[in-house]
Amino acid sequence: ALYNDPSKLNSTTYDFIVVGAGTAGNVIAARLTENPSVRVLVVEAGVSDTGYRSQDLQIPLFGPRASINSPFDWNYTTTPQKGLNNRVLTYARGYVLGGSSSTNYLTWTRGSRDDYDRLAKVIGDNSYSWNNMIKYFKKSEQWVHPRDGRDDSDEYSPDVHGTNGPILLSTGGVRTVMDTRVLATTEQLSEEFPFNLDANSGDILGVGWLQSTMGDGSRSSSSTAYLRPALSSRKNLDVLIQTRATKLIKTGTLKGVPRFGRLEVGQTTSSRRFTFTARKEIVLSAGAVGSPQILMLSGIGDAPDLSKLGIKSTVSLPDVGKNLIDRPVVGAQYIVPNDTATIDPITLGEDPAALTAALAEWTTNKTGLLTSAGSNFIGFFRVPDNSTILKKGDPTAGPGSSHYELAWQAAFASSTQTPPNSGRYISNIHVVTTPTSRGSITLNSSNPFTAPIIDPNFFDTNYDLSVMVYAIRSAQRFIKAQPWNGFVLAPYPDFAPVLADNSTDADVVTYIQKFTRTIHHPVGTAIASKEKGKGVVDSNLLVKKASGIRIVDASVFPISPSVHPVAGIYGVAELAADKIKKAYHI
Ligand SMILES: Cc1cc2nc3c(=O)[nH]c(=O)nc-3n(C[C@H](O)[C@H](O)[C@H](O)COP(=O)(O)OP(=O)(O)OC[C@H]3O[C@@H](n4cnc5c(N)ncnc54)[C@H](O)[C@@H]3O)c2cc1C
Repeated sequence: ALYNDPSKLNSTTYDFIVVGAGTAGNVIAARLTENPSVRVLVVEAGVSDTGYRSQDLQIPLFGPRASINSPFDWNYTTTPQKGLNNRVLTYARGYVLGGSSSTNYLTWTRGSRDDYDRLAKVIGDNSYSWNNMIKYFKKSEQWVHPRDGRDDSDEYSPDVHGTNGPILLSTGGVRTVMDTRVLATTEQLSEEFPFNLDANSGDILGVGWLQSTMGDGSRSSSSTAYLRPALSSRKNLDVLIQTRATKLIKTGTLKGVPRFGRLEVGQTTSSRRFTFTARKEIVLSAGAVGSPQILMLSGIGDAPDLSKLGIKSTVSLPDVGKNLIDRPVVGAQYIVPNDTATIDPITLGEDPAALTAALAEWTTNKTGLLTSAGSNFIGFFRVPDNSTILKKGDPTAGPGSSHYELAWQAAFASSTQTPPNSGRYISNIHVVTTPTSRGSITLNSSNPFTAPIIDPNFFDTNYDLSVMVYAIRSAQRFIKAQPWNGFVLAPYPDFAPVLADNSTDADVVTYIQKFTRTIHHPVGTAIASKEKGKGVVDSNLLVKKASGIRIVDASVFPISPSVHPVAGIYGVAELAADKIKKAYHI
């Protein structure tokens, strides 16, 4: 059952306690409770995904309303970013059932064959290789057709997709004015921008139709797909919301290492604390910010750092919170004719009647503009092999992985620029997909209700900045191609100095530093490593030098597949659920 008060639960002992009802946590909870004799408690800091403002979570186009500055977000900020003129960035993380899968922008990209084969090598376990992961990717998803009923047979490749997994997946709910132009550009400039029928085939390079986590016109999250169906049909699952895990409690020693068999929780800084016991394991799925924070609050981390905050070290694992990998993104906007059917009238708030009509259509039929995830095309690319950018080496997993991403949107899309009041626009985003900068999550205080210090350390390396410059130049070649003639009228004024024929790399860098933000992909803060003395978890995702704690979420990825992360996190969570079932014969 679902609870919002820790004193109301009928039991204080479970087989497994999952911390965080987010993307990965809900996979673990749902898979383990398939066995009716296994009792699972999930503890989630955030709120329910039904009720107040829940349409913001359900409507695909409202992704941005669900995240930054919303009641469904932790509303974190970063440290001043020295690579970005010391700007402080908002740092969205889901604070709701489903975690960030309830608030993200729905893009579904698994990664390349090379990405997973390298992951398997670094972790030292072949189960992370592409050939093994493909069954978990398929297990997690179910292809459904776009909401507008069009024939999608030339938009994806059915044989690489699942047909009966929980997460619903489709291409965009409506066509946009950009679609034929994007497709024509892939034909005319096929060398640099080849068409790729399905980037989820393991071959990610080129431009293809964007696949999004939605079905029946609504977002599919780990809550709607995994948790809620389990909650409504199983008696062996309890979910406690609006309650924060404050620390793991050491309950003894097993095989010479400390065992953590109890979890402490609380609802506010000063509220009463409660504890729950896990007979088998505590699974930390609190995400790339939450999981290292809980470990450090429990004395698991870099001992000298923890002692500065008065936290006694229980397990020395200096890599906790280190190795934060996140991706920088910067957009560019272009002015298009005023009679173009972009979604600006809705997203810029210029035409309240258009929004009212779209909402009415969505409410009645779950169709229309609101079933768009914003974009219909995405592309992954490499800088040329002979580029000076790669002179110190290539950080990608291999020739099938990407250095950068471009995606296109039929609207003014930017959270770092002042939006115009009117007009029609298209946007292009540029992302460094294999960044080499590394940041960190550190504790600000021993108070679990104080936000940790988040430093993604964007553009710490010249490589990252050079790839972003290259990505912007590449996108300019795309938009200057013939299919855009007469449609793209001018760059949005902010971007004009970059698009000018005589612009220099310094102009591009100025633009990047002014407008880059995070694309919200943090991973790597509790990495899996096969090496002794390195990393935080082993290949089975069990915390090293301790007993009773496993971590299953974005934080265990030692490197990030060179795409958007959520499909990979679901895949690894499905794999981890099988590993747990096997370990306990359940
Ligand atoms: C705005 C935004 C847009 C994004 N867009 C995309 C996209 O389009 N495609 C894509 O692939 N990826 C996207 N991402 C990234 C992707 O959604 C995340 O990488 C992924 O969902 C993380 O999964 P997770 O299980 O690691 O963590 P989460 O899903 O974030 O789950 C962690 C959960 O733990 C809870 N928690 C944290 N601390 C505690 C605590 N102390 N006690 C109890 N509970 C706790 C949190 O509230 C949360 O529910 C986006 C992310 C955001 C925020």
